[in-house]
Amino acid sequence: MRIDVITIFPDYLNPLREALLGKAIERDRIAVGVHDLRDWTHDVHRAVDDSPYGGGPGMVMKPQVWGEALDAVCGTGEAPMPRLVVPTPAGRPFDQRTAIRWSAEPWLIFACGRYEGIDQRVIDDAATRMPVEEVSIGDYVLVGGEVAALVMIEAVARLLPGVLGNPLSAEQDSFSDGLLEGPCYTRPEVWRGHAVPDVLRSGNHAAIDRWRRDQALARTYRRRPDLLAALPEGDLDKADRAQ
Ligand SMILES: COc1cccc(COC(=O)c2cn[nH]c2)c1
Repeated sequence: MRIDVITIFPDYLNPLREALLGKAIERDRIAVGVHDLRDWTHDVHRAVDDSPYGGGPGMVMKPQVWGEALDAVCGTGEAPMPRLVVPTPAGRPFDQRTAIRWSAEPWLIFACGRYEGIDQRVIDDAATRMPVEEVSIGDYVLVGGEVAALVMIEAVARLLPGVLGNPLSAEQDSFSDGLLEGPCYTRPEVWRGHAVPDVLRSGNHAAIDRWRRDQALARTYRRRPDLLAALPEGDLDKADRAQ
């Protein structure tokens, strides 16, 4: 997979070079390009923003600069087709399904906006040449899209073959069955007077699987009842309903 990020703060993306992702990049599982939006300005102040039409607070990112940056990064439309992702509070919610869908993409480009946002015509114009998704990582406002891009890139990259140590855990992680992960334990058996639940040391794997499912259901019911409501009918087997 190729990932490009366009931003006015390229150093914000340095964490991509660390640890897990750093290894994946070294092994050429992922090619990451980070581009400074200001490289496509032509004025002495290297301006990327201007006042909003219609008035109101803050500034809007200029279309010309973004247009030239995207033209340069996307190239002349040669294969493969990139998918443009714009992190924004006004976007569709990003979730594990989105991460899984994007992990099959050959090329993702993240446009990191700041200020009040990017002139809408940049998105509308790009959408005439490639798929564009305006995506939110949560209902709060950040200063810029860079941190959101890091979140989404990590969620996608960990699904790629050879990026994670243990490929199995990507399948079994939270949300893979639509529920929250239950509690987990490791040694010692008793720590500060807190013992590990006996079932987990019983060696009875049917009982362990049942206990884990019960814990996941209970936690999901308490913390995210919306996820329960979203489960396909058949997913809750009759043993679950006995809860
Ligand atoms: C593109 O326009 C804007 C405008 C304002 C902030 C941002 C950065 O993204 C977020 O704040 C965000 C993303 N998901 N949840 C919050 C982008």
